[in-house]
Amino acid sequence: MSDLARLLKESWTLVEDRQDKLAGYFYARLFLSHPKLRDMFPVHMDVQRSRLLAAVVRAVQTLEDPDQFDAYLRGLGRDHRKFGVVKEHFDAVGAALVGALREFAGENWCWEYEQAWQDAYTVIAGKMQAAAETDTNPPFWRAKVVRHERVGQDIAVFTVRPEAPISYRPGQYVSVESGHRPRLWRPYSIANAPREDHTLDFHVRAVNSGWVSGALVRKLAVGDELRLAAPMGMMALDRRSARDIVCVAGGTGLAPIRALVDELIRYNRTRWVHVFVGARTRDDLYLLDDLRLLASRYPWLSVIPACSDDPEFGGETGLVDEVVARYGPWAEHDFFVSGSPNMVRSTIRTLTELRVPSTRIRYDAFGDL
Ligand SMILES: NC(=O)C1=CN([C@@H]2O[C@H](COP(=O)(O)OP(=O)(O)OC[C@H]3O[C@@H](n4cnc5c(N)ncnc54)[C@H](O)[C@@H]3O)[C@@H](O)[C@H]2O)C=CC1
Repeated sequence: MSDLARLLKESWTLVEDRQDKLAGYFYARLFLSHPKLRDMFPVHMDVQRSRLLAAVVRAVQTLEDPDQFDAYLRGLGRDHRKFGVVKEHFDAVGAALVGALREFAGENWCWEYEQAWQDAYTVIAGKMQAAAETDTNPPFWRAKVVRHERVGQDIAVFTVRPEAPISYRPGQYVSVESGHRPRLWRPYSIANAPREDHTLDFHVRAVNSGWVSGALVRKLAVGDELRLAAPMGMMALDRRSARDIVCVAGGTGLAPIRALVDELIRYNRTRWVHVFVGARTRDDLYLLDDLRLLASRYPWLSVIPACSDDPEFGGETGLVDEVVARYGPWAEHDFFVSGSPNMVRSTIRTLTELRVPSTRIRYDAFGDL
């Protein structure tokens, strides 16, 4: 491990269990020094807090993998153009972040930690700004809802048509904002490979605490407008790999997996593709007929549904990672994992136990792992 990575990780452990308070302090400091920045953030800051820290932790975690670190920050930089972020804002965030870390680490903070965070932040901000400056796309796209379907009690599948084509790779996600919940941007995976009419599908479940998801499922209607920011994420297929593929989806984590299957349909002839779809009950297996139809058409595709909270289900039962472990062996496969942070974490743990090398597991967690 490099010295920088060691210092960052070491100092992070001093504040790790008080992340929420640290984030609160960070924003208070930021808005006090730059009151105009407050307007860029939602009125209620609860979710935003954990998002900032998740991004910082993710950046620090990928530091040792230059390609991932670079790709992650370039995506984040392009995504942040939706806020109209300029250099002065980056400087203000850096000062507030290091100040908050110093405050929370207390007497254990030392100048090496201070220097390490300043150096790391300079690199992070530099990469994000460079990506933003060279991006020739609009900062965000307006998109019209052209189809909206409730496919379960609290799940919706909808399609939007952006005002101009959005270039992305299947497996990627975008931040979405709806007029029903202004200024609250949330990440959702695109659920299809690029089409000639440029339309994009999304799968959303309304969760109790999810304001945006609730609105996208219950209020959004055909004709409404959404705003979409630049595509991000690293769950892309490696076309050079000849290995067979295993996709593991939990709930609406099926969205990016469906996009990968869509892409595979266009060129795959030689790789076996196993899709495990985990849902709580059979009613939550919302795209099963569509997937089964594809499996009957393409001999290389197999679909294994599994219910975790439905003992009467005729197929596999249990958490989706447990079901994956019943099949195999998997040590020679490429994996794509998508679902809640807990699901992703458990699945990575299970795959590690099954001796799948970490370099063959791709995932994009929408939260802190
Ligand atoms: N790119 C990505 O990673 C994407 C992630 N998501 C995320 O996926 C999640 C989907 O949520 P829901 O539909 O409510 O799913 P859910 O909570 O209903 O879970 C569905 C299935 O996932 C598995 N699962 C859940 N928790 C698990 C755990 N701790 N260990 C092992 N397996 C577990 C189980 O098989 C369960 O039946 C959301 O958090 C959403 O943000 C959604 C789209 C894309």
